[in-house]
Amino acid sequence: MAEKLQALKQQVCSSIDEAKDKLHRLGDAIWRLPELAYEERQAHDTLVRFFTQEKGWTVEAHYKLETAFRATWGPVGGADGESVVHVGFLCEYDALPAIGHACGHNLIAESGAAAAVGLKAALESGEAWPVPVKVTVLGTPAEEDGGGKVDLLREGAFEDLDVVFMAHPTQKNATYLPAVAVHSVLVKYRGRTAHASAYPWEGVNALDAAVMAYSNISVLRQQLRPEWRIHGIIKHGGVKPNIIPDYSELEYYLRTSSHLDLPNIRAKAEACFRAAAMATGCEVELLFQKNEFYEVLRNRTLEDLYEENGKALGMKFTTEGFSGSTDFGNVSHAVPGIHPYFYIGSEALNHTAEYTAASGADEAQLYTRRTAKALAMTALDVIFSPGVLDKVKQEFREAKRREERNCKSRNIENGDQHQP
Ligand SMILES: NCCC[C@H](NC(=O)CCN)C(=O)O
Repeated sequence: MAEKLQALKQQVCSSIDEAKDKLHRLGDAIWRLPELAYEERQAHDTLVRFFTQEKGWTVEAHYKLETAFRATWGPVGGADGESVVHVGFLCEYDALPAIGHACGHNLIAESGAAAAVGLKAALESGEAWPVPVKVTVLGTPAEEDGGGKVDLLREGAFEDLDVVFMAHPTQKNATYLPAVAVHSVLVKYRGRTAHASAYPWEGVNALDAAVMAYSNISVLRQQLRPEWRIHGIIKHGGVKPNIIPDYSELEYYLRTSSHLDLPNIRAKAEACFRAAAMATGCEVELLFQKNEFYEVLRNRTLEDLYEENGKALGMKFTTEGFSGSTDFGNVSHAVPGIHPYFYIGSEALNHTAEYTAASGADEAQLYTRRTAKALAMTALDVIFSPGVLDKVKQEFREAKRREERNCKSRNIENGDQHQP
């Protein structure tokens, strides 16, 4: 079995390399037409067309969301009565405002598609294999803003998957980087205009409320846990210096190491926003994002297998770094999975114009294909190595039990504490 598995892994690699031109065209087409969260219509169409042109995939366009899709192959192989092993690969493809694919989501889509195509080709190349296998590619939009994976989870899109894989471009290879929980909020203040010089006392100043809110949050930071973050911008602060602003708007991200702490940081931030309204006489409206993102729930069994496969392909791994947040975190609390990071041939930093250039550069292709190979090889380990899937699922169950215990202890703690 070990020799067979090794031969299949080699087949994955050669299949992905043979498909390199069409995979490059796929990622490049997405990179050239950057689209924002929930508006990734061209990227959706490009990926749907790609899998439609590949033989054997059942493709569902506009899958539960306008710009989501699902492509499935199988169940194939195995013996009657055997339970199906269902592997999922996720594609992100949303860009950032003004700077395009500065987080390399075009390469997430390319690597997810490549891993699925490579795994299917390898499975089709060998003789029958022990268990029936199903491969699903899910196009999951709006990671940067809104959280398409959370919407898809709510709609049951992940229900019968056994494991999920995706990978994210960054400056180094890492099997895991701390991804924290996040919830974003839009804050709107409404006051009353007046001539700012002739009779300022008649105005109710919405910009004052925004500035006070910003200052309240800034001092709150001293009393937050070191791994928590609150950061934001003033999106609107007025139109002319001699018109007291009657409207201001801020957007904030609230981040905690566990999603179980989001209610706590939300309450503290809300007190800051409401205090500014009270002090200025403004009305305040708080619009929390529909979806909160969870921290990533690790699966070290999958991480270790991925690292072993990556090293076999020449990857060097780091454990240093920090990744912000991702809606993959919510997925990882529902299905065992990994969200590794991969080097693309550039030291540029994500969310910069330099990274936009790097994610569209030819040099990124070799690293993207290498990552896809490691993902598909890890999927083969899950399918072919006896006991691996059971170990993955056992680790997942234990992590969920720990989380339930944490949730209970926090509820007890919060029940005793005075909330601001
Ligand atoms: N409101 C969600 C923001 C998610 C965003 N994610 C990343 O940057 C990860 C890379 N795409 C964040 O600010 O963490």
